[in-house]
Amino acid sequence: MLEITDVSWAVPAARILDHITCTVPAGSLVGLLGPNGSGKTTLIRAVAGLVRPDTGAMTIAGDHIAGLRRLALARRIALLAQHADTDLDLTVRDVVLLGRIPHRRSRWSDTADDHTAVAEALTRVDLAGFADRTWLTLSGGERQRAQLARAFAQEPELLLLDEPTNHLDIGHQLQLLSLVRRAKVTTLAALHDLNLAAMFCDTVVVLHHGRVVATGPPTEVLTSGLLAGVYGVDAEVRVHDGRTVICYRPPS
Ligand SMILES: Nc1ncnc2c1ncn2[C@@H]1O[C@H](COP(=O)(O)OP(=O)(O)OP(=O)(O)O)[C@@H](O)[C@H]1O
Repeated sequence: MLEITDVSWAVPAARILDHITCTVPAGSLVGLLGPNGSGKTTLIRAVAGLVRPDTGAMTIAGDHIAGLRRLALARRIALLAQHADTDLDLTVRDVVLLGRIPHRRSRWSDTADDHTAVAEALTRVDLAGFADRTWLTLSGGERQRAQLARAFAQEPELLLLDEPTNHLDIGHQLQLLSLVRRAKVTTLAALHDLNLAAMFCDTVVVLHHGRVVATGPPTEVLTSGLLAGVYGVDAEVRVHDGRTVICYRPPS
């Protein structure tokens, strides 16, 4: 379980995270929502230990993230960043193997277990035949799925996904989020597509100007009033087969 309690972070010009409190229960998928610039990436980077909050606490299974060493963090938390990419001439296998580094006894040699974990992770994301492909020859969507395989190969306790459906066609968006859901790893995912969030997330946390403005199950949180107030959009929200479906209206 991830617990974020009263976390704030400011730069000289602005407060970016403003007293954030929320929880990601063990095994659940929590969607982090909010318009551009609302603080989603910053919060995810703070949980990953890349931004140090000015105040507040973040714990994973009761352990303070700020007190964990980098290797311990890497063993427990996997981050799929928004612009995870490389210009290096690596193979897909090399990239996915990076996820195994925190678990190795020797930093320099891969084991048979590492290669099994890589093969399994690539199969899970539908890239079984891609291990020997050069990274630079992959499409944007294939890179995104390979990065998810790297995160799965890391066997984390907590998965942090920053807009994981970027570059993916609708089939692969649905496939990726259903994979994440079925993995039952505790996951915090920043998402822009509210219909996908409603379809896959157990709960959602909505940020606006660095503050949590709503939290709860998508059916309760994603109302037309919230969409108007937070995103400034006009939308009809229906419940179909027990799930929230949002139909946007064009701006007048
Ligand atoms: N190091 C920094 N210095 C100054 N401003 C920053 C810094 N980091 C983030 N910000 C600002 O904080 C705000 C929140 O940024 P963040 O990337 O967390 O938003 P976001 O919700 O992920 O947005 P998007 O949906 O566009 O990816 C933005 O206005 C951004 O410009």
